[in-house]
Amino acid sequence: MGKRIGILGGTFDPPHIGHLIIADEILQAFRLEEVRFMPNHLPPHKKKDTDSTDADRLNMLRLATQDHPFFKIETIELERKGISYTYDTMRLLKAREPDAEFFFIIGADMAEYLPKWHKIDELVKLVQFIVVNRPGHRMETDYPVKKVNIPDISISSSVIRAKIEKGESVRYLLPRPVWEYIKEKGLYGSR
Ligand SMILES: Nc1ncnc2c1ncn2[C@@H]1O[C@H](COP(=O)(O)OP(=O)(O)OP(=O)(O)O)[C@@H](O)[C@H]1O
Ligand SMILES: O=C(O)c1ccc[n+]([C@@H]2O[C@H](COP(=O)([O-])O)[C@@H](O)[C@H]2O)c1
Repeated sequence: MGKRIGILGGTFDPPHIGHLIIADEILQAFRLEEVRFMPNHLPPHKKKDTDSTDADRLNMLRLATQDHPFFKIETIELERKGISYTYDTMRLLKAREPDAEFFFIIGADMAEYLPKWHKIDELVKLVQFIVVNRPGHRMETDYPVKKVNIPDISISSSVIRAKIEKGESVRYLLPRPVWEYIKEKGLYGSR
């Protein structure tokens, strides 16, 4: 039997404790051997309008995941450049690791959007999608996904950026080393 690998794709601008909770819940629920956090280069569906670089997002992800033995980082989309279509990525990962079983983890906001994903009909044959609940979104989709209920997390990267910009506390929304990094680099208007 091949390795059971979870992939949590995202923009991670910045990574927050919601991402860590999701990965940990799914790691256990599906008895995965690892969860790879996979930062995209150019997200297919949203414009990047923040001051962080690819290197910043990768550094923050390293800091966020460093103390969990089964959390890894997949840099394939950063290396490939261009628009990070998940179908293209998963084709490449499957070719590299033909025996592995891939579980692609998404929040309910992304499940609503699945019909618009690039080559979604082929992608659902390559990976098992796992959808987790997210406040304000429905988990309903016609695609063959596994739905998992986790504790509701009302945290998003965009709300964190807005709070930082306004000078409000984000102390418990991010791992401490990520917050230290943001302050040191002056990201998201933190200076
Ligand atoms: N609080 C949350 N609850 C459930 N899923 C989440 C949550 N935060 C992020 N996710 C999921 O994690 C993945 C990566 O998310 P992403 O890096 O875009 O963070 P985000 O908080 O959604 O960012 P933004 O607010 O900028 O859209 C996506 O599949 C997203 O649906
Ligand atoms: O391939 C697509 O068409 C596609 C459309 C929307 C989102 N995705 C991927 O879904 C993951 C979550 O996206 P996001 O924006 O919530 O970070 C991330 O890996 C994106 O690249 C992929």
